Amino acid sequence: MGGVLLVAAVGLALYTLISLRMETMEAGRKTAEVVNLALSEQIELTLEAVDLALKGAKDNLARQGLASYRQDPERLEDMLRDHRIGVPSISALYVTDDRGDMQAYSGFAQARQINISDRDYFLAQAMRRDTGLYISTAHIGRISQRWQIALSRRMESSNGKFLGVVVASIDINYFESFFNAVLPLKGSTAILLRRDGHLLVRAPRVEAAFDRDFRSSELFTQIDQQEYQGTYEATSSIDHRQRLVSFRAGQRFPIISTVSLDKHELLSPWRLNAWRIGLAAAVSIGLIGGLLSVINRQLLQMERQAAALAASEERFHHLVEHGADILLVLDETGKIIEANQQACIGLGYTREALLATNMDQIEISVSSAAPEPLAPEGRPPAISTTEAHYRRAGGEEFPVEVRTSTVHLRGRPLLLIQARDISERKALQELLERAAKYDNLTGLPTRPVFIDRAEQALVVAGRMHRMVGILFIDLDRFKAVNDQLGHAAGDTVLKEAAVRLTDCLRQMDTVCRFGGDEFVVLLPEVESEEDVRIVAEKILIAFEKPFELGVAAMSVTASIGIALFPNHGRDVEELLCHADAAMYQAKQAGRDELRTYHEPPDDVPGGGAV
Ligand SMILES: Nc1nc2c(ncn2[C@@H]2O[C@H](COP(=O)(O)OP(=O)(O)OP(=O)(O)O)[C@@H](O)[C@H]2O)c(=O)[nH]1
Repeated sequence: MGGVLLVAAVGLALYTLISLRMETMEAGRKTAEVVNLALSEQIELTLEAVDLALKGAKDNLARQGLASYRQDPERLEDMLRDHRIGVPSISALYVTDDRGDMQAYSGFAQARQINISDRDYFLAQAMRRDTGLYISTAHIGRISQRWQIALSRRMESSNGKFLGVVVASIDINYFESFFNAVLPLKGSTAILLRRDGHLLVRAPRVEAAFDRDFRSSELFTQIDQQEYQGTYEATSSIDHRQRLVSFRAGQRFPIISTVSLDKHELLSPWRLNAWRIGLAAAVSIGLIGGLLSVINRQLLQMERQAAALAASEERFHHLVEHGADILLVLDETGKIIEANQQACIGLGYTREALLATNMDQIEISVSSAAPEPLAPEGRPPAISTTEAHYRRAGGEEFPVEVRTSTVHLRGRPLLLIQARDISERKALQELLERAAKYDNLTGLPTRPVFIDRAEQALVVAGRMHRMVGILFIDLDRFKAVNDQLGHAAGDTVLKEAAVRLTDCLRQMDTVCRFGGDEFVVLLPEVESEEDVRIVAEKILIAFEKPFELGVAAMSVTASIGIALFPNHGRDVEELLCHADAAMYQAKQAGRDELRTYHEPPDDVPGGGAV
């Protein structure tokens, strides 16, 4: 694409340059031809005028006879002057006898001493009767000492005897002045040749070229081919410059005229235009090149961005597809429109089946706040985290932690759900909660459970005007079991103690292990202190039986302190404290005893027991 544009720009510039050059050369050719036409016409008119003057003088001499003028040369000169008048091109008109001696010279008497028998124009007329008008080669006049050409006609007697010549000289300056006036361009030349190839006039003048023979030049090759007129390009043999030459053969005289335009000068405006066009083309090509380079860079950048995007999409797809979480995309109606591999595995569906399923078939409960409705476009996605239960294709339920956010895809609001199976986390959580609530060794509830249940029991009892009994139980000399039979035997005693305590209680009662060998019993809804004491006594009896500890059996009794709501305290902590104090009294009484807390008299610090 870029290459084509560049080639087109270069091609257009070259085509324009070539066309302009051809047009310039054609215009030059026409100019040279028109100028040459005017030039040759003027030359022939000049030669005709000169020939008329020659003929007039010759006729006069034929009528009067040259001999009649011999007596009076001045009259002859006057006659010649008369014929010269009105022909400005003639610089001199003169007559010779048959030996070439000057008989009369228009306007210059001293010229009578001169002999011209050696001149070509004299010899041509003397030698041949049929010469007619003869145009001489260029020569320097013996009187004028200037370059000139001579036109001559023969005089003869009635029987054909040569009597002399009548001659008209034309100063070459005369031709040069009007040649120079019509030359259209600097460096142009105009030439007048004789038909036999001798140079007569050249503007601008090059004297060395006068009388040179041009028969072997390109001009004569062209004349031989085109005969009368034409145009060609050649290098000048005189100044070696390239020229466009228009030539024209005379119609009434044996002459050839040429007008030659200097190609360098002719093409000068074209060269200027060529520079401008070349510069414009270079700028255009530069701009196109620059533009293409910018486009190319942008294309490369886009390619790189597309590759980076594709790589990022691939990574994202991999993460989504092979992530550990279930990913679902829902439309406004809750229909699943996209799902990852983990969603299919975790929910037990094929992808096709999942994409034909609505979310309410999957989600069976939401344990915390439901996600907001789809957020409108332009607002940041509202992300909410909830816990819920999902149902697998086989009907099995499992807990999940769900992160929900809204996304907009081409203006359409969609719900993105990321769900994580938290079955294991839940199981562990339950385990920990249970560990906190239940004693690991005996399986009895722990202190927090006791506090919780006792508070509830106090509330109910307060409302019903009933009593609640609390027994604080501590095994007697339990340390001795550990010391004598080992820690495992101690554990066995503790477990067996838990069983015996439980067996002494109602369904609604609670026995807890507070730690070590301490147990606390909650007796809600009791009618009287007596009911509580009965339970306590029942416990003491239950501990009378020795504990079977493998190789040995060992008797471990218990000491019990009793506190009653509302008599011995209004809250759980106070009641526990008082039950503990009563149990301490039982220990003090020798162990294997029970004591009920009683308010100490005002002057006695601490609590007492009965
Ligand atoms: N085997 C076993 N021993 C425990 C456990 N927790 C506490 N103990 C022991 O139980 C004993 C409790 O002793 P104390 O209540 O201080 O004293 P005691 O020997 O019972 O004497 P009195 O309470 O004064 O009758 C300590 O030696 C503890 O190391 C347990 O889980 N298993």
